[in-house]
Amino acid sequence: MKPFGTPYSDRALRVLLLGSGELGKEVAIELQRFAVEVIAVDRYANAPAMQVAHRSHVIDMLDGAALRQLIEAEKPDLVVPEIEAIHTPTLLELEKGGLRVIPTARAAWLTMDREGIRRLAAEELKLPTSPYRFCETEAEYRDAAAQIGLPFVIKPVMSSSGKGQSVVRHEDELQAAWDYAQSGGRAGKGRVIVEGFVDFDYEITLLTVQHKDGASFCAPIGHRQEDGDYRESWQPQPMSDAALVEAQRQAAAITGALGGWGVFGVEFFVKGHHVIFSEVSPRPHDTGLVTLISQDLSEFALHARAILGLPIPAIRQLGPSASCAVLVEGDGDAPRYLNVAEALSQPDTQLRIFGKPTVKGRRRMAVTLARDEDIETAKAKAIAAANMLRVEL
Ligand SMILES: Nc1ncnc2c1ncn2[C@@H]1O[C@H](COP(=O)(O)OP(=O)(O)OP(=O)(O)O)[C@@H](O)[C@H]1O
Ligand SMILES: NCC(=O)N[C@@H]1O[C@H](COP(=O)([O-])[O-])[C@@H](O)[C@H]1O
Ligand SMILES: [Mg+2]
Repeated sequence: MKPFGTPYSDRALRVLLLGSGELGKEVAIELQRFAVEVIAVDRYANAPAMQVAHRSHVIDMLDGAALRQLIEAEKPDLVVPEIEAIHTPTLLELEKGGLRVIPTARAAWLTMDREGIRRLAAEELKLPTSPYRFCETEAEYRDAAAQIGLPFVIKPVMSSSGKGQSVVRHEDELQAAWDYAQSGGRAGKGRVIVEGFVDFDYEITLLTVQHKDGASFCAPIGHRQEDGDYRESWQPQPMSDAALVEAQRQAAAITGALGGWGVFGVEFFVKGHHVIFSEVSPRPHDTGLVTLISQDLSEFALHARAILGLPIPAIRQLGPSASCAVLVEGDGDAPRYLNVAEALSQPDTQLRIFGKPTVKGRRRMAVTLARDEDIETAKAKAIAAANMLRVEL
């Protein structure tokens, strides 16, 4: 890789971020610390990472021609996908011509669509997963529902943060779940996955860093999800040695198969000692926001180090920690944040306000972070801080 350089010059080391949300904002900050020139891209103006980048562009990242034109104009040294909704076939083509995509264009392409990653994990690598079927039409869906049986989970193949996702527990919920999956996906109507409902004791994200010297694991992160979106996460999640070793084995297998360097968020369901693979993000994970307070190097700092080819000799976990998502509901622009001082009145408590310009429906706008002597206390503190915050639309 080119040496580190100076932004705004011919010698800049240049990173193009595809997606500029809260996760990208923290990655951009970490890259800025190495004087990397950061170019932030998203579908809307003034996205969080754009606010801390050297410059930004607003394009439809699902438009292959627009994406190619931008990459050819900016000539970045690295392209760093931050969301799934990108025209990944264009990244595959550009990578053949020498472009470096993090972790690899194939990883971005496979994880853009639930089908790609599920087939790789379950059918090629033989990792244990929930039973699943992919369907295109309502008739296929009804057939899959009968095969898999109740309860099951339906998700658009292209969606994240639980959009378009439902748990179907009764026959009379079948239709509404199909309709929601057809309207809630990222790329409109189309294919869905029907997954058997996994009755788990707890679920984790195992942040796995692939870097120049091999793979490193963060302590497991536990989380609670509602409507397919994360509400609280904590680290470390207590688990048996056997389950942790098995999760690490599966995480090494899937991230190794995807290839390249960077942080991966590998999601598992755990029941007793059984570890069931759920999905993987080839980038920092929302539940990993907790590492902003729980580790010396957050998942964002680790991503920056790994993609820049820097060493990661150790990752220090700093003690029981938690994060709580601040979701705002309503319709409005330029929100104001009140009671920030009150939210931060407890020791070892932090807040990140993302600066998203609008809310329409429900949107994650901030996160609270807390550390304490045990997980329950840390979680309670993070939740209390989030509840203290008032967001005025
Ligand atoms: N088969 C399943 N059985 C039980 N619970 C499930 C299943 N699939 C998903 N869930 C629940 O829904 C949550 C979100 O699912 P999943 O991670 O697949 O969605 P997502 O939209 O990709 O979310 P994100 O992009 O935030 O990771 C899971 O963390 C879990 O709590
Ligand atoms: N689960 C994936 C996830 O958390 N992604 C994060 O949310 C942003 C989109 O937020 P928005 O929908 O509010 O624009 C993404 O850009 C990323 O930072
Ligand atoms: Mg997930």
